[in-house]
Amino acid sequence: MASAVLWRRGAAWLRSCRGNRREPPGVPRGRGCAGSRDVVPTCERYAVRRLPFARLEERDVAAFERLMPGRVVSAEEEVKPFNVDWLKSVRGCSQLVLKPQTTAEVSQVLRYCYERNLAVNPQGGNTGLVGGSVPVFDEIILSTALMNQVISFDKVSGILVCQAGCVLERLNEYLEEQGFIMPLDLGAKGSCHIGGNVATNAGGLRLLRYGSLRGTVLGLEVVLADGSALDCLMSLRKDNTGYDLKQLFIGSEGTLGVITAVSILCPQKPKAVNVAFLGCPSFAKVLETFTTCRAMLGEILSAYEFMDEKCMELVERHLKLSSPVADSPFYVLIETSGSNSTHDEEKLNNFLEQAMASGMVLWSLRERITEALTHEGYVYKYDISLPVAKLYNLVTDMRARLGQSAKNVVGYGHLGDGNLHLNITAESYSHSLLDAIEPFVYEWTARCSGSISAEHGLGFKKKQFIQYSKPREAVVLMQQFKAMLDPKGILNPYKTLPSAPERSTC
Ligand SMILES: O=C(O)CC[C@@H](O)C(=O)O
Ligand SMILES: [Zn+2]
Repeated sequence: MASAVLWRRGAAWLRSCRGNRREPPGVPRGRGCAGSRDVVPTCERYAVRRLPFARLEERDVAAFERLMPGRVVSAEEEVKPFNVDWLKSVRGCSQLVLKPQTTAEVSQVLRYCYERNLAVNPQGGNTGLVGGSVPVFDEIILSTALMNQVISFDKVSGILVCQAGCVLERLNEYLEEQGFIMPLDLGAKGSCHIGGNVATNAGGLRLLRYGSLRGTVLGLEVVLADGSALDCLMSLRKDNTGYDLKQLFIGSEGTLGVITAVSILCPQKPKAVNVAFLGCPSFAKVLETFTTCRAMLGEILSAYEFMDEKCMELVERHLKLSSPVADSPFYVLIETSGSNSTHDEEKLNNFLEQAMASGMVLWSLRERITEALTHEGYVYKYDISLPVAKLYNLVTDMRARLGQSAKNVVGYGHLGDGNLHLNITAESYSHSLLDAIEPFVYEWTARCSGSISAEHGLGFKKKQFIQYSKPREAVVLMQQFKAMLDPKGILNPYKTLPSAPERSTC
């Protein structure tokens, strides 16, 4: 028997569900690295050779202290959390964190590092999932934590200009007071910085409705490796004067420049937001429901997310969130955002009636799956774009391939965007399990003309596999851009672009 319930945004259950992954109790994202001693250093786990950058000296620390007194962190205990990613899967050994407040300070730091040939790891909220936000060796960490000022907001155009270190959720709160919202929403919103979002071209939960950052970001201010500042902080919807340089930095993961400020187009806050959780007896029904949903909800559909029963089981076990519905092989979350609550609810109710009549509806939840999975041990994460019809086949094929060698193989994600999150858990990291997963997962994806990174980027963990999604010529051109903008390669080294396989010299 089927049932259906609608939640308005702001209902207690929904708030608690949305509020928690960003700062799960005891596991603040990107901070509070209590277990960091257990994290194997990246250079030990993976075959990677330190590039010939200069090593930090006392005179460097003194120079930085002169540049930004009191905002140079060198005490080992204080630096430690910045060296480890949120997943506790990679660890660098930086000895220094710098916290500039202004673009001029970022310029001065980079000019100094460039001259001294010191490598730099730009870091926002440290919520990345591919090892892109923490050092691999001893790179100096350039944190945007104190670059957290809103520069301007134009209520007529909806254009926000702010520093790169503004936390996404704070920006959203600021905008909501003025009747607007940020065009992106992520589980990590409580910690992630807008500069980091842009640097990774984060997708998230609103992409279906408001599009990607490649469309909503109107301008950027970026400091290049040699310290020169590039002011492309336009606040125009249309600007066809030459190449669109900001696009180079969107998704470049801090390898081409440090984003210091962002100009972004923000939509009006929708007057009516409704959320429904449905259950489906098969993946074919998830797809069928999506088609029905799009046809019936049209412009008010703002999210269509799915998760499999294994995800639900883990969310229930680890987060003690109980499913309000009977067990089902798949669950779907639908969000509508519109301007007329009566009209939107009527539309959603009509859709649910039809969906229930065909036996598709149950209820469930979605947003804290990532957090639940971390309780299982080590998580191998894959973030894949695929034609939706084939999307879940990768999960079933992987399950069959790994058998008992994995604890769980789960599939969930942004079905509305054709984006699967395939996560595989095990008690701990093992090379042999990784070898069973990779390159199989990438070959599978390439055969379907998919992308091996839909929204998380390549970071440290996936950079060697870029060729599964990009032709050789494209990778070579990317390497040429990198060499032109950062000839010494000091910005976020060991990330995004492939290097030849090397022996560890950790
Ligand atoms: O943890 C993951 O693999 C996905 C994280 C995030 O992109 C999500 O959609 O929840
Ligand atoms: Zn996602």
